[in-house]
Amino acid sequence: MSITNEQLEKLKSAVATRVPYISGVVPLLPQSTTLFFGRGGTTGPRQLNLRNPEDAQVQLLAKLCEPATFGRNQEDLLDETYRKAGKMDVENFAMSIDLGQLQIPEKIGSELLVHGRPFRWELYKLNVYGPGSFFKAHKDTPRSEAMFGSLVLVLPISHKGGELLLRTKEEVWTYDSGATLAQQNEPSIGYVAFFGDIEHEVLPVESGHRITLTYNLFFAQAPEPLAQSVASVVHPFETTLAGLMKDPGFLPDGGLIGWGLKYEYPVSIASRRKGEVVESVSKNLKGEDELVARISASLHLEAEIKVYIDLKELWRDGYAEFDDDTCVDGLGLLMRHIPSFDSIGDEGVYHYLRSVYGYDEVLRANESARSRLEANDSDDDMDDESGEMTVTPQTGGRKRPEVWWLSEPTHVCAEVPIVSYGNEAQLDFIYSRFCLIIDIPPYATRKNREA
Ligand SMILES: O=C(O)CCC(=O)C(=O)O
Ligand SMILES: [Fe+2]
Repeated sequence: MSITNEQLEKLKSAVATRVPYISGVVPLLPQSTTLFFGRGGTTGPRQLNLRNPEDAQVQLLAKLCEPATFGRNQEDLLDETYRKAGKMDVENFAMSIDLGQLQIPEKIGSELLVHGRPFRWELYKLNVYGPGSFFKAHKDTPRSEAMFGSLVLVLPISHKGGELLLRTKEEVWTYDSGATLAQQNEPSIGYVAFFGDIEHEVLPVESGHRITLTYNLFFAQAPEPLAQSVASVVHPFETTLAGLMKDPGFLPDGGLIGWGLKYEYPVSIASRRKGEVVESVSKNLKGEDELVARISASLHLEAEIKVYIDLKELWRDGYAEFDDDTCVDGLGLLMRHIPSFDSIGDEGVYHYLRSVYGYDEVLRANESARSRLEANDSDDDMDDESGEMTVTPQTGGRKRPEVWWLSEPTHVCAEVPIVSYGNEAQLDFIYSRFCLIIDIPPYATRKNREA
């Protein structure tokens, strides 16, 4: 074995989990006390004094809102069993609010993102969730490849219920704006910023009005390698990985470390349909994904974003025919393109992908799983014998590469989903899953590099 369980565990635990959101509360500044609103046909702008909100004005604002729709593919749907809330577009309201002065961008940059990654925000909508309003589970519709999340400001109008739940397979987080605002001694604004590919929902408001301003968040430019000079403290993952690289007992002949990206990333549907290599993902990584990538770069390791194709999943989706023996858990392919399986014949997934995307493009990962198949090997292994198959630039000349996964790789969906629920109707971008493959050079090379 070229990597011990202990080494792998040490690396895994050094990544440490981060949460996909931040929340807090800031006092309402004197210049932000008034929300102006109005909509075609109404007489002049109305005002809501946020320091001393009058119920009649809150009711009027609620009345002037349009019913909030949500997106299902390109359709804007009004379905009050899915989303019941009022919305006002940006041209119909105004409020002087300086996020910078409230230090909200600073918090997003340092607590949600990794080390002050530059980003920008765009005001998107005002929403009024009155009694009985809610928004069922959805992901925020990506409006570009650089969009990473949403920021919701909750204005100081009292309400109960309307908690925002954020949910992954492992965990649920609750942000209760009503309770938070009720605890403040002065009128305050609650905020929550989260990664938009994390499923979330707004529970029904029990009483009062939950009035929100929603912003879309976008990365502004590509990140720099995470240099020590930028980070105030060296991250444990960097210390651990750097330490292992100096250890002759760690992957002595080199190897591939895999990180199944924790988050999903927007991909343009056009490029997905064309089966293009997705270039944008590496520039827009979030949370732990960004951390692992930036630390690898700072240690001068080559790390590539790839798509993982889990053969068992593909078989389940009906794209491949397998007999029971071939369908081994954990056997997968890695490639840079998001493949299309539309014209797959009966030649087998691996051969099909190589013929369409190129010989060197498709890498068979997790060969240890495969070795269990040795007895049943098909004609694939003829290629192995000649060495032509697995000796590609991507494997650094290694045969039968094995990927040591720090986190489970997630299968890329074989097809563009027919139905996707979001908070906006559009279908230019969809979320996709990827992994990061870090190439660890052999010990001799690592040692020479250091010298
Ligand atoms: O109001 C919130 O907390 C979240 C709203 C939301 O998910 C959306 O508008 O997409
Ligand atoms: Fe949302």
